[in-house]
Amino acid sequence: MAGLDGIEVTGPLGDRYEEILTPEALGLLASLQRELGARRRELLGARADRQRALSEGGTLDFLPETADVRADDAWRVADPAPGLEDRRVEITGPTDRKMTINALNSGAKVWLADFEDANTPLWTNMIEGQLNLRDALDRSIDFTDDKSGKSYALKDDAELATIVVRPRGWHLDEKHLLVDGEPMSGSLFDFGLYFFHCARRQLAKGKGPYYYLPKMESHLEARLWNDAFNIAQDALGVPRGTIRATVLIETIPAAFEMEEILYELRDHSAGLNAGRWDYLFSVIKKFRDRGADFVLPERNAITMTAPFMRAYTELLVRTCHKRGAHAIGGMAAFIPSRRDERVNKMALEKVRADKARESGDGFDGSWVAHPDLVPVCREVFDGVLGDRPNQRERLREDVRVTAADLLDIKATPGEITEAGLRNNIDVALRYLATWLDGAGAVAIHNLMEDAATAEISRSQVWQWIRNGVSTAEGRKITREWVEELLDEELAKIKDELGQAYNEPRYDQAVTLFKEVTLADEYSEFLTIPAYQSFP
Ligand SMILES: CC(=O)SCCNC(=O)CCNC(=O)[C@H](O)C(C)(C)COP(=O)(O)OP(=O)(O)OC[C@H]1O[C@@H](n2cnc3c(N)ncnc32)[C@H](O)[C@@H]1OP(=O)(O)O
Ligand SMILES: O=CC(=O)O
Ligand SMILES: [Mg+2]
Repeated sequence: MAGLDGIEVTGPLGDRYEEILTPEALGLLASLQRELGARRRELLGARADRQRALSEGGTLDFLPETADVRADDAWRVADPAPGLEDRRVEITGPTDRKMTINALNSGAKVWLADFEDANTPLWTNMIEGQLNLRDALDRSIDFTDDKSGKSYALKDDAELATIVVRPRGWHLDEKHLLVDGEPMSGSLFDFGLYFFHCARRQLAKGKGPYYYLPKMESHLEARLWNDAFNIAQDALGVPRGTIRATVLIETIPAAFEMEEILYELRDHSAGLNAGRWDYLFSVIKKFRDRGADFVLPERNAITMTAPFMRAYTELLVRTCHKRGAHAIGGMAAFIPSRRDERVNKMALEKVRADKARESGDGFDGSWVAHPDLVPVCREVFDGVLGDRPNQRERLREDVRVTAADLLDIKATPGEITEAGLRNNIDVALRYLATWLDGAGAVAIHNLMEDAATAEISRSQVWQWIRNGVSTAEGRKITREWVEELLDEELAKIKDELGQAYNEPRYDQAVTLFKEVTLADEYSEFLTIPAYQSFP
């Protein structure tokens, strides 16, 4: 598509795409990219520098240069914006048409509309997701499922969840929009399009343009977001401070900069969220070649009560409440089933226990992955909050967390078994095949799998090979053994799926698995090579 000067849309134009890719919207995207693109590249370079230092034996600590921000007791974040005072239950999920309606109708207070962990960033998903959000705000999003014949429509506005959009992280490009010949930042693309089309629509409904910001690694990355907000607000004549953003603390470097991240975004801040799955991924990634002290047990053995996870979540609540910000809990991966009562009962019990821990620790609300989990999360938080919209007044001054606590990986109970290794291979393969098919979230063995959980699976295998780890049964994990297990697990999947086995997809998934798990060089994100495999 011919564009404005220096702007070129290279993705195909489907039905109604021109309603999203208007010249004015593209103009805003180009300004964001031109003003912030170089700094984004520098900050990604700073991530690589920090990684090098860690790989060479360095460590993480609270920053001396920002000690004054932490010591200054005077500052607070902005008061909660309309629709974000009470966040006791938040549902997350992709932005396809049916799930958009189901999530908005789910009874949750907030819907995290996901362009990130639960989404494959196919061009069609990105543009149609934006259309669905806009149509939802215009109440023109009715949908009929061709297969089941079931029709979907929104409930009354007062009953709908508040929309909070999660754009892609700073590491991802949107290759279908070139600005001055370069692919633009995926983060700025998702943020800018939603802001352009929906900020005023949201304000007209008495809410606002709200975001969840993923995978940040430093307060300087938060400053970049804050600058993006100011550029966009100024461009549309929306007052500064209208946007609100909740930052996911889901990388271990960010855990050392929580207070500074809140400070950078203070006029736009809506708090912090404990993104546990990417946090685990980050711990593995950052210390991947540092030997036994940094090797975690197999994925399913790690719980939120591991000392380093408790240190991080408790520090998050304390930090937020000290600054008047919401602290939002994370995702228990257990998925309910409408077909299997035993699975359903177990999921409800596990989620209830998870939410009980979070609400008891002082979190103001939490995430669920499925509409059937909304009531249980609400019930647990109702029990603690009662009529209060949140518990920000609970300061948790009893919490004392040191750098050593955040880094105490080796105290995590649990082991690494052959079954755990096989599970990582199986889950990574199934997830990659699903992702390549265009769906970024899927239930596998009754657990929710998305980009974050799949990153853990493949990174553990990489780390175990690199560090010559042995299983509890006494066998050393080598590349050759993983290759054997890969063949065996693939054969089992093929048997199980029968006619439904999609040979080309699984062939692609195997190639990708080898690239992100068996290569000497570690891929920073599996989604980067996976995205390259799309036209
Ligand atoms: C690490 C993190 O970042 S966590 C956050 C990112 N991950 C997510 O957001 C995952 C969100 N969850 C999901 O995508 C889904 O629940 C899955 C893929 C795990 C399971 O989905 P399904 O296999 O369709 O579940 P199931 O068949 O039980 O769904 C029942 C109904 O609930 C709907 N539903 C399930 N999950 C959601 C959701 N998160 N949002 C809206 N609707 C949903 C389904 O669309 C289906 O609707 P229907 O009865 O009208 O057809
Ligand atoms: O985004 C959430 C996470 O746990 O990762
Ligand atoms: Mg995440």
